[in-house]
Amino acid sequence: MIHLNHLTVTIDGQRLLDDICYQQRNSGIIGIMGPNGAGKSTLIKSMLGFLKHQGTACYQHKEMKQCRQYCSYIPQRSSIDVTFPITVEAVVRSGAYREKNDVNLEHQLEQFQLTDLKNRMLDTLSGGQLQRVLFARALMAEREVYFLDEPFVGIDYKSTDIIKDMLFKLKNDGKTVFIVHHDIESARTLFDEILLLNKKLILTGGPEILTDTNLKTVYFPEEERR
Ligand SMILES: Nc1ncnc2c1ncn2[C@@H]1O[C@H](COP(=O)(O)OP(=O)(O)OP(=O)(O)O)[C@@H](O)[C@H]1O
Repeated sequence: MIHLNHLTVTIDGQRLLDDICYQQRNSGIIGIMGPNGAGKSTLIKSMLGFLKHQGTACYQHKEMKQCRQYCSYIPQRSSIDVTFPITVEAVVRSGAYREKNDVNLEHQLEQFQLTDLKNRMLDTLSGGQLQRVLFARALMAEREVYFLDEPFVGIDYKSTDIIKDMLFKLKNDGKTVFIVHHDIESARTLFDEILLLNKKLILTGGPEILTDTNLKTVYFPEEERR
């Protein structure tokens, strides 16, 4: 379980995350939601120790920086350099930890319906196909906690469906998945828990916290002050 204790991120004098305290209660699919610029990606990166921060982010009572072997991070698709000359199969294989595991490789390609695409270069894939490749790669290492940054943005129904199926499989296997997400309606059925963030952690709870009043507080804080 993940525990954040007064997690604060300041870059160039600008406070990007302010005193985040959070205790994960159950495994499952956990949404990180809030307006553009709320610090959602920053939260994931600082939890994983990629960004300098104050306070602590712990997994099973140990600093997460020391627990990377249990975690997998899938950044926003737009941050991936698809011009790098590499095949789908090679990317998925590269997720394996240490030894070559061809059985798992074939399994992951099949689960994500990528077998027919395995010899394709990354720059020939659609957004949804690329997202499936990144997720398949992450699953090669069989981690406990997954962090996905906006995996559903700009992808079609088929890829959405495949990715959701895989998320539910992970949940049933007792894993934890944190997902940065924007769509309120799909969040109601996808997430077991939601963190509503706007630099500060405004509220956490089940999908029932997605009320109009709470959403206004998070997305239109300036109106509250009027
Ligand atoms: N390395 C950095 N240096 C300076 N400012 C940064 C840095 N990274 C992020 N920021 C700023 O921090 C704020 C939060 O960024 P972040 O990407 O975490 O937001 P987000 O909630 O994920 O946004 P979006 O929904 O638009 O993806 C933004 O104002 C962004 O410009």
